[in-house]
Amino acid sequence: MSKVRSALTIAGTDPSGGAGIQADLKSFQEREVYGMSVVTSVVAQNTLGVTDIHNLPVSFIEKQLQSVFSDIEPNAVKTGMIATVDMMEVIAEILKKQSVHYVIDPVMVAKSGHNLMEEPSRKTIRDVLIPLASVVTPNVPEAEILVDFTITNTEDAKRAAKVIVEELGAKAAVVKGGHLTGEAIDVLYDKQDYHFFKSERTNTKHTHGTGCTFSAVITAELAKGKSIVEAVAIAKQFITDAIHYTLGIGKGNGPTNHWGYRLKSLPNQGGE
Ligand SMILES: Nc1ncnc2c1ncn2[C@@H]1O[C@H](COP(=O)(O)OP(=O)(O)OP(=O)(O)O)[C@@H](O)[C@H]1O
Ligand SMILES: Cc1ncc(CO)c(N)n1
Repeated sequence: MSKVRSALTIAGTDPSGGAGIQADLKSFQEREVYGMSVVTSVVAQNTLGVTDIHNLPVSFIEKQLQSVFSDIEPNAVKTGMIATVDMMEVIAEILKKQSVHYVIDPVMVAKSGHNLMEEPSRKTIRDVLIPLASVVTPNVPEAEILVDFTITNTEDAKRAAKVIVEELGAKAAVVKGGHLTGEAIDVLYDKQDYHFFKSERTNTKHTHGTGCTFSAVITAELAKGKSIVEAVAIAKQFITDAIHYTLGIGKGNGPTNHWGYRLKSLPNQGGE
């Protein structure tokens, strides 16, 4: 048996490389996990925004999933953009039969404001997918939709993480603080305790795909056998460095630097 650890992402694409499947595979590679991907939607987007979305037929998503699971069983799976209820139901049926870690990044709206999840899917992700999850990683607007109250500070984020675990049925939830002000504080609740992951907030517009990268690193670390708390701590350090060592590319909200953590001892590589 091979000792190689593998992770699968089930998500939409970003041809400009900063978010979605592309960001996930880069993150898996940096964390030395063999990366695999099932495409749900092909998205025409870049650092300026989304221009169009092409949803793949559900039967074709199912075929891709069968291709992976019948050959290389991943050690951990993450889902990102899943646009429709039908897609979610097919993915849930397949993941129910697996006993691997499952990380949900409940992608709803891109940073540019474009809807990546159809409205009725919000109920399905809550009722059908979240109960299967090891970790759910909503940003503040996504957590607000999942728990149905407003989040303006870390106390609210704590309450939301607890609801996602105790009422919606995930094993753990991290509510990310990217959309709040002050230090960037992410709150993890894992049924037993709260854990807080803090970093300075970098003053930058280049945060395209931060959520995808963060959840992909959690998935990679779970695939390697790390605990949820350890995996989130590594992901927080990884994304902090990826934001700090900005690449400064793209005409809009640029991507993060997936090899930023390797540059820790070097000066900022960034553009503007
Ligand atoms: N300006 C910043 N400085 C430092 N850390 C940040 C900053 N913005 C976001 N983060 C961190 O990045 C991670 C992702 O959080 P964020 O809330 O931005 O995700 P997101 O909105 O889902 O991202 P996206 O939709 O672009 O994929 C979290 O760990 C958060 O604390
Ligand atoms: C495909 C995809 N997934 C997630 C996001 C959120 O960053 C995005 N912009 N595109």
